[in-house]
Amino acid sequence: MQTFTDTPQAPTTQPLGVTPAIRIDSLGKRFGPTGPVVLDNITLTVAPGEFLCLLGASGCGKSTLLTIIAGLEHPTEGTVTVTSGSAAVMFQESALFPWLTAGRNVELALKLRGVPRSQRRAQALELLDLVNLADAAQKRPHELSGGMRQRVALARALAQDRKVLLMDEPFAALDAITRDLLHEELERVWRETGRTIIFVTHNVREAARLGQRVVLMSSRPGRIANEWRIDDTGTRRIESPEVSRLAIEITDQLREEIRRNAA
Ligand SMILES: Nc1ncnc2c1ncn2[C@@H]1O[C@H](COP(=O)(O)OP(=O)(O)OP(=O)(O)O)[C@@H](O)[C@H]1O
Repeated sequence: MQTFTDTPQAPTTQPLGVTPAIRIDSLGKRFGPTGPVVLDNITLTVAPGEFLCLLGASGCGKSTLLTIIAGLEHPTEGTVTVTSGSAAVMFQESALFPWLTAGRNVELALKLRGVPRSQRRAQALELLDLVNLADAAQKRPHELSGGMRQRVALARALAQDRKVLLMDEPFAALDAITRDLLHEELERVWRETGRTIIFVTHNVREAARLGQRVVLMSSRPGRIANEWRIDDTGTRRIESPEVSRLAIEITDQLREEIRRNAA
């Protein structure tokens, strides 16, 4: 049985003595000197091994925040620290090299990390096995389904061997059943590898299904509006009463945010 804790406007605190995996302090972002403020005063800490879902309406700044954490954009104000150095990123599109097999796509990430050639093949197979795709190592991306391509993309992200994995709507283009399966895969991989994950989505149920914590952002400017912690980290099905209950609560608040923004 899960319990949900709604902590409105809560400062995101860390247990004493634990160094956060990610620390974001008073972060602000605008594009260009005269552009509107996209992100305003975002303060957030993420614990090592935490699975955090970042949720908000389209255009609220979720991807911008993720790209700043990834170091691909700079904040206008405030700071971001990824304690372990840098993070691996996975996007909605798998962005695999079409002329390489699934195995070679993963091997390339290992090569870029400096893994010796003699170890790459075996490590790539291990990673593909982790995402239940060892049988598809010889297939090229066009021979794989969308869900399989995202599994390869996940294996490739894991090949970077970073402690932090940033995921930007990785399953948004998949049908509901495939997405459900990928949720199970991702949860298993997360439990087995202990990665810290920030998972961006505008799908409330997906966030309620996956996250140990769900952080809701407001729009224009993007701020942290609320967060929910899910105490028990046991597996929960997307159609379970617990997920539904939490999703309804979050949706109500998301609607309020959207209405306020439209007013
Ligand atoms: N490179 C850029 N230059 C100028 N404006 C940008 C840039 N990137 C994003 N924006 C603007 O910042 C705002 C937030 O965009 P962002 O893509 O971060 O939102 P989002 O919450 O991820 O949206 P979605 O859920 O639709 O992907 C939008 O108004 C967008 O137009």
